[in-house]
Amino acid sequence: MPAVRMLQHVVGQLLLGPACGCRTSALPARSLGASPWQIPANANFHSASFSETDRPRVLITGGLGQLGVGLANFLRKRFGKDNVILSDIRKPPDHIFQSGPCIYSDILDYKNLREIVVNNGITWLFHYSALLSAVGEANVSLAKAVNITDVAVEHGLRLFVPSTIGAFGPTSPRDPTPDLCVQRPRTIYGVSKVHAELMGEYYHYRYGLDFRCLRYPGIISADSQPGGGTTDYAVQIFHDAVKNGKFECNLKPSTRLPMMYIDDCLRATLEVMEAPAESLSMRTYNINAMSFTPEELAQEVHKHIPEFQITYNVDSARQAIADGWPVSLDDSNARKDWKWKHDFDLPELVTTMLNFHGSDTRIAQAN
Ligand SMILES: NC(=O)c1ccc[n+]([C@@H]2O[C@H](COP(=O)([O-])OP(=O)(O)OC[C@H]3O[C@@H](n4cnc5c(N)ncnc54)[C@H](O)[C@@H]3O)[C@@H](O)[C@H]2O)c1
Ligand SMILES: C[C@@H](O)[C@H](N)C(=O)O
Repeated sequence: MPAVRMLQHVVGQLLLGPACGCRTSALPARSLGASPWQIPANANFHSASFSETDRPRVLITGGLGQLGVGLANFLRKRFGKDNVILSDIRKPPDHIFQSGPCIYSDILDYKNLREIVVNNGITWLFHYSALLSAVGEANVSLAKAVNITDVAVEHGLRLFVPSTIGAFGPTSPRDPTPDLCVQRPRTIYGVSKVHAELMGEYYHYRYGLDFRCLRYPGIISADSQPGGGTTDYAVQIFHDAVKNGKFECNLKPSTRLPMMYIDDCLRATLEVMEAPAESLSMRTYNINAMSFTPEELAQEVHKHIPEFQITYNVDSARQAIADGWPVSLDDSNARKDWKWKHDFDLPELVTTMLNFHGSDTRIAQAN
């Protein structure tokens, strides 16, 4: 849709209110304090309980990647299984298909997306579809088109877009990188994320779109595979350490990057979505947990698996990307505005990941 027509359309929709008459979500009160996998079924959340009509109706796009399934499980505990729809262009494995609503949606197909929003009374959209940094560089024309957000304005949705450390570049201050600074990323992934940040903020300030965005560090998860990023080594190392006792790393030993365990990431995402609008002094926040190098991560793994060995075979494309990214993020605004606080540092991360991968036996043998 040409830009001018789109804006006319958007203004029209805003004057009319949500086109579908679907519920705009009531602002829920405060946040969760625990990690998702630690939440018992009868958990007592620190916020007002939701009546069925107050609960947001959630759509997650690009939901079958590293983070989407975990997010859906997390949100389903909070809002009910049927209120959270996972979507992707890939076919879900059976266990995911059985676990709750899961549908096909190509975010490049605007009409299809709009139909899903209208037919399901969607009120919150988590826009997760993307091509990560390394894969995006190999597929620039596709990566450019994947980030679209207009449907959120058209239907009065609360919109979450995950941004990334990749939204910064070599000319940004790197240690720590503040929320507001020069952003000249050198990957198509980063460029598309800066575009999404700016579009979301523009529509927020111009048309009142309830846009919320976090810049995630590299996310480390145990039960899902990363989708082609520069920080993937920090996930793969655990699989290989447990299976083979060794790992070949594609970044230099001294490459320090910001990282976060998935539980912290998902909790932050829900916390910022539930934060009262008046507590948000900005709409795009950095969140930070830990920073480490491959060498430091290997040393920590070594404490659990003494025979573990790491070797290095540097991938120049990934290394160039990593060298232009932040070493750590300044997340003081998130900590101040909506009380963000991470739970996992490097030792807890490594213990949790190795336990998940069933290394108990090896640890016991080593001791
Ligand atoms: N994983 C991380 O470390 C990390 C860090 C920072 C930000 N993020 C952001 O979080 C979000 C989720 O990340 P992830 O690691 O799960 O990504 P991923 O690459 O693992 O998954 C992305 C999903 O998007 C889907 N997709 C691609 N094109 C699509 C299209 N046209 N329509 C619908 N779906 C499409 C893919 O099939 C895939 O399942 C992304 O936006 C990513 O940029 C992730
Ligand atoms: C950092 C992040 O956005 C992603 N994991 C990548 O490496 O591309």
